[in-house]
Amino acid sequence: MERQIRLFRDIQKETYNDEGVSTNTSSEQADVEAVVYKIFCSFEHKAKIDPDLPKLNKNLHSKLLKSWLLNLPKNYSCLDASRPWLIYWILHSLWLLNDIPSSEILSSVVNFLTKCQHKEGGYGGGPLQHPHLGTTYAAVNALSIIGTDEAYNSIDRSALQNFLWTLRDVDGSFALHKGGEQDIRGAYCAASIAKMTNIYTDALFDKTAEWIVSCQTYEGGFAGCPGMEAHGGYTFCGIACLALLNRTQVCDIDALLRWSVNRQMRLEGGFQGRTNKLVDGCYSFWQGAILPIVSAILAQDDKELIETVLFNQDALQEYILICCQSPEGGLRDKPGKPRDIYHTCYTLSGLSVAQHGTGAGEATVVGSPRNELHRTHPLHNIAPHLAYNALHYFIRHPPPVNDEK
Ligand SMILES: CC(C)=CCC/C(C)=C/CC/C(C)=C/COP(=O)(O)OP(=O)(O)O
Ligand SMILES: [Zn+2]
Repeated sequence: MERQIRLFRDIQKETYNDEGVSTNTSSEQADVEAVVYKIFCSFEHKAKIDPDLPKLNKNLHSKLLKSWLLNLPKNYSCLDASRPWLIYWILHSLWLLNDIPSSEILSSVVNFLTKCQHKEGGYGGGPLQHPHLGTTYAAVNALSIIGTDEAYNSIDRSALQNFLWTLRDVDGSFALHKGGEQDIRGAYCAASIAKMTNIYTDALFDKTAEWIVSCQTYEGGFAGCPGMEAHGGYTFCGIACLALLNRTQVCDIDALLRWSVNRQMRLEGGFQGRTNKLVDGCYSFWQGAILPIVSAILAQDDKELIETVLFNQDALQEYILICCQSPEGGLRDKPGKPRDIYHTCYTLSGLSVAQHGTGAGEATVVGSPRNELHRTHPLHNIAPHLAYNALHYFIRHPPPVNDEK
């Protein structure tokens, strides 16, 4: 806790702008620091009594996630167009916690996702909804986590490939749905889906890497589309998509590294999404996963870097374990915010990245050794072997040839 206490003092002086005037941004930052600092101090006392702390409340989180899979609280009705996302977030979180539901439940999930599949390819947010790249990415990831023949065979890959073609523009960008917005999430979701289901072709992603690099901003991160602000969510999509396309050399990797390492907060230990914004547990994955990808890219020139973790793994784990766990189960953005399924998934995914680093060395687990989570693939965000199993199944079972493309 030395680190936080020392840095808190430095940061207090910096909550004013260049003229020494407090701004909304600086005072919101100071408020979060004060809350986090207080939590860290009271934690320090508890940790003196119980050396097993900080503890990841695995059983509590698992129990809640399994209940969410069967019955969602009423306030989730606004996510009726995101049901494959909810399924993916729950199944991936459970996998990280080593607590996969029974095969009967998983089979009924496959059944439900099949109802969300559109006859023209891709998955909607629920039965009879229009297909969307986000929900299609979530459905493909969920089915790959389930990993049974039934799950793999439920995907109509010829129609899926047609669906991706309908969303592609001549400049290599992808719209998220027919007539919808074109942004970097579209390119990432399309590449992740196409690679995992083995429907990738060079023609489908012609110019996509060039379009993505046009989203890299003067700060070094990537924006949702050209000319906009760099953000962790979009930066993950940008660099993960370039890595999936094997085209990382087109971007400025040093600028990306500088931008992303500077998004880890000095007092809180978690990541912010963009410059001058607040820490949020979900960026533990969106920002945290960028750094092992960057290590792997840099290791192409310098092999030793494959084991080099480019962020403070302990500080991120402390933020997640001490500040993001809701006492009733589930995880959250920051203290004072309610838990939710999205933040449960991405804080746990970030915790896994922080524990396993580049995946090449030993795990570094803060607190009890029982806090260790399963590994996640930094490009697809499902377990590495589940991504591998899906891809190899689809290599062994190619879709019927699509003569039109
Ligand atoms: C694969 C896929 C679909 C990825 C999604 C990536 C992702 C999380 C994008 C974030 C988009 C965004 C601009 C959030 C800003 O929210 P805000 O202004 O509320 O938050 P902030 O203050 O932390 O920036
Ligand atoms: Zn968040």
